[in-house]
Amino acid sequence: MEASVAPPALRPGRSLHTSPAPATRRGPKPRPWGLAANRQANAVRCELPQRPERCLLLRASAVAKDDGGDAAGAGRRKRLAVFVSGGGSNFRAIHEAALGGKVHGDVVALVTDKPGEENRILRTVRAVIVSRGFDFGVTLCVAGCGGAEHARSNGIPVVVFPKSKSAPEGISVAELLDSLREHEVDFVLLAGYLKLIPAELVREYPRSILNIHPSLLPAFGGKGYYGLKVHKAVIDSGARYSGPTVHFVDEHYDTGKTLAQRVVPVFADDTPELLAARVLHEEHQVYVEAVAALCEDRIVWREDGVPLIKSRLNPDVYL
Ligand SMILES: Nc1nc2c(c(=O)[nH]1)N[C@@H](CN(C=O)c1ccc(C(=O)N[C@@H](CCC(=O)O)C(=O)O)cc1)CN2
Ligand SMILES: NCC(=O)N[C@@H]1O[C@H](COP(=O)([O-])[O-])[C@@H](O)[C@H]1O
Repeated sequence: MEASVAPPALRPGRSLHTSPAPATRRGPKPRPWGLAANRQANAVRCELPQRPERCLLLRASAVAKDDGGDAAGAGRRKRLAVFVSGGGSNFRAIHEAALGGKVHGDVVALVTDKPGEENRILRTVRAVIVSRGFDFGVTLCVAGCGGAEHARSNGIPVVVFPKSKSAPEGISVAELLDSLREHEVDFVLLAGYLKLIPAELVREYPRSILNIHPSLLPAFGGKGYYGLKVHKAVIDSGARYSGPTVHFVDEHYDTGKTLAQRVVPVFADDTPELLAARVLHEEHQVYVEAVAALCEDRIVWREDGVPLIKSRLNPDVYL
């Protein structure tokens, strides 16, 4: 469906008043930004007026412990645990970014509530094959493979949490904390994980747990908002834009401080699946950028508690 959309004309005599938004400090001249208003690239473009200069109180993020700094000043490589429940495409994007050097860290553990991709017999057979020095890279996969299978194929330890009827091998909260300590995990990354992270873990990892959510929080977040349900709610609401949010995790679903977002248009004829794919494409990029900043200690906290990403190229620019 073609919808020709012209930028909204201002009624005569009306002018735009922008509220005194939190200014960037010595930051970039606001970039002109625009979004495609329909399937063609007739983007609606507008440029934010230069914001009044304002100094900004910033606090450094939690200083990474005992980091043997390196030439890049990024410190030692950080150790990451990724939590997944499903397909794991965000996990794979982060893992590939770590292997490729875009993320100054290593995925040292995969935590999932749904390990069941390989059944026990197949896992034993596979272990025997590998123990004899052969690993044909063949994955004996019974059910839908996902993040857990990618981890197994790449030698990343898989931890099952929590215990449940479908995952009786799951561990307790205390055992999970022990496992994360044993792996010397610095940061926890939720990537399509569908269980509530317990308060004990949130307390153990202050300002060190990120999540990616497929809507522009605080809209369309909270209990019951996951997967296609989120995109259906966005479409049903008539929202014209959506996009992923990377946020720090607190004790509740999706209420932690927002760190980064991307915006995509919602089209009149969108289905939840079409919108999900458009948002997921942006997730893979914005999450990798946020994790890269986390691992390079480029996150600062504004005096009102909002986290900001310092640009890698220009420390005076915040993303
Ligand atoms: N303490 C926190 N834990 C988790 C957070 C968080 O922000 N704080 N984010 C979620 C991820 N998430 C949205 O980004 C989310 C996941 C799941 C649900 C939800 O309603 N789950 C259902 C159970 C679904 C299932 O088991 O299949 C429920 O709790 O009833 C909402 C939001 C990860 N954890
Ligand atoms: N509220 C949580 C939630 O809905 N998370 C969403 O689950 C998908 C997981 O995809 P993936 O397993 O391919 O990364 C992603 O779209 C992520 O934003």
